[in-house]
Amino acid sequence: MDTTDDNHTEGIKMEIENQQIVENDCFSTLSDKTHQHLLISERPSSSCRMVRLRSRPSLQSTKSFPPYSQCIGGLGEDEESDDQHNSDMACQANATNVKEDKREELQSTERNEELTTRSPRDWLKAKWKLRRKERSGGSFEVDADSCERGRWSGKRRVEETEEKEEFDDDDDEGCANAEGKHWRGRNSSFEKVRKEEEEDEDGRSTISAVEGDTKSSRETPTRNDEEELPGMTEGSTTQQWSSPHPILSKLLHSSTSSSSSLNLSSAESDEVFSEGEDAGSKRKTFRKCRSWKTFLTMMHWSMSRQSSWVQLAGHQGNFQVSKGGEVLKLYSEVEANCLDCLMRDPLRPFVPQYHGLVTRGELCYIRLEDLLSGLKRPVIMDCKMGVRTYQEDELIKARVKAPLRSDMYQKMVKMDPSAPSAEEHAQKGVTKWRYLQWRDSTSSTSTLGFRIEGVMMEDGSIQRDFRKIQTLAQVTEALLYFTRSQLDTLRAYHSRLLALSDALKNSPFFRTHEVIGSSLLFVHDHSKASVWMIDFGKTTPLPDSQELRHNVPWSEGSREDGYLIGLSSLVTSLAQAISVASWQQEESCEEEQISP
Ligand SMILES: Nc1ncnc2c1ncn2[C@@H]1O[C@H](COP(=O)(O)OP(=O)(O)OP(=O)(O)O)[C@@H](O)[C@H]1O
Ligand SMILES: O=P(O)(O)O[C@@H]1[C@H](O)[C@H](O)[C@@H](OP(=O)(O)O)[C@H](OP(=O)(O)O)[C@H]1O
Repeated sequence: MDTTDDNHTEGIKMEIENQQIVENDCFSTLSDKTHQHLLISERPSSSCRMVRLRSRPSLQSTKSFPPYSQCIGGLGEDEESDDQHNSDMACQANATNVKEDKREELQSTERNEELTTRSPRDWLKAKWKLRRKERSGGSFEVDADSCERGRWSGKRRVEETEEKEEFDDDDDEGCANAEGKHWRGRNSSFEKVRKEEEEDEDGRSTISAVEGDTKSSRETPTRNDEEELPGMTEGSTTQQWSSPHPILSKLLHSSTSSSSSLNLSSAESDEVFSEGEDAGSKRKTFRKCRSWKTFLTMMHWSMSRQSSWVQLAGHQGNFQVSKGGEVLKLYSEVEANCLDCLMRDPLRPFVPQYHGLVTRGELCYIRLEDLLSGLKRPVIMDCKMGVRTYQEDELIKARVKAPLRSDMYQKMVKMDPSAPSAEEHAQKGVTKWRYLQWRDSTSSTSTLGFRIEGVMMEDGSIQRDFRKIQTLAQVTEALLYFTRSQLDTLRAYHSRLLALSDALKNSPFFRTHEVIGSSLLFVHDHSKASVWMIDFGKTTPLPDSQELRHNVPWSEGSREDGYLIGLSSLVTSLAQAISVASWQQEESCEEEQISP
């Protein structure tokens, strides 16, 4: 494992333990409902002989994203990719995987040539063969890290003390952060928090200002002011070298076990040069050392920036990548309160760990476990849950006097020029409720109780065309595309969702909150897969002792969100995808046996 991977791994606070190793035995059942990441073990095609032939669910084809048949070997190159994100990520992926990508390109050209001249049956057969070739060609070194399984199994370790210590190292009073420009005023109540911070001379945690008296018994979120290194920006490039400079090497060896803690103190640096030197050479070496220290610190930052983190959906500028396997999300009181409750709820294993607040310059952020940390070339899908994505307040506002949103009108026209009414066309604006409601009704939100907001494949390409999907069959096709029909990944997701379903049933938080606009984040790489609940910015507690059922349609005033309708649709669709993938695998085995 390379240094970057070590960084990822060591930085993970979420040592996943209650997870289940998914064996490739097609009949194995996934009974452990408490795991958080499932390890994927996929064997080459020989194991497919164990697959039972299943009935073939008929899938409708859709033009809204690369149909499954096009995605077997490729990533839908002809799809409109997502502007900035996409190019950024593609650059990142390209930089680190140039060789692989070149090979893939060649394979893809070969593939296309081969595929175009055949009959449909031959075409299908050829596709499967190529896919197998691709797999055996090394793009899926699935079993290579079976030894890692132990590290990913067992109970989640809660290491508050370690976490605290690690972050206590951070400097106080962060420099003004350029990213602050993106601050959207979302957390006006942060001013309140800041005032209390100033008053709090003991440097006690300011989270209490947000949380009231309800402190987590497991973890006390702490405030940290982080400092950006002068001259260091998010876009720092990583320095590469073939063998470390002797000084660097010495420093590296003198640092502690974790490569992620290259935070060398002056003392540590001095030690390296302290033996038998006169004052002059000491000064010289000190300067040298300082520059090496600066270099190493830059390296450390640069390495942490190398994280494969990506924001798939949501408001741009809301996130910052942080060190130690965390991401920072712009503070919202509503969300911070939810996360605080969730840390003491049965849903905790399904939510990124919440580490309290941190200020960077003028801005306050929520410190969250980075769910992509430790994953290699992660594949991600964001599903927005529920039968509606607007709060009831939005509807009430729209009736009274809601401001007209020209940006939303434009988004609406872009998607469907005939969608706005004559009046809306004349005003060139729509209310937020009208827009959100229209988005819900033109996607699978209203009917299936969730919608796919976006998908990022392992090459970093992002697709958001799934939003128009409306039927379960289309969702199934999207899932097959997203997982490249990998049975183990599909099974891992299925199992995780069943476990989530159980946890939701036992969750006081879920019973007593209206969950709007929250997403399930599906993440997998070549060896792990998991699903997480994220985004609680519009999740609010119910008044009095009111409780929700979550599995019934919404009617005004009921505050029902239909979260479980969405979950059930997803589970059904995954089961369908598993059937289809099994059938495909079976068919490919048959094809293999027939061919000489
Ligand atoms: N803890 C996390 N670890 C890794 N990635 C995350 C995490 N939280 C969020 N993301 C990424 O950021 C994206 C947006 O997250 P989120 O929905 O919380 O943002 P938001 O701005 O509140 O969204 P919205 O505009 O829908 O309210 C997700 O789709 C995911 O790609
Ligand atoms: O995905 P789209 O089609 O771009 O639409 C956005 C999406 O519905 C967001 O969930 C919503 O933010 P909230 O969840 O915070 O309401 C945002 O409203 P906003 O522009 O008022 O932030 C919309 O613009």
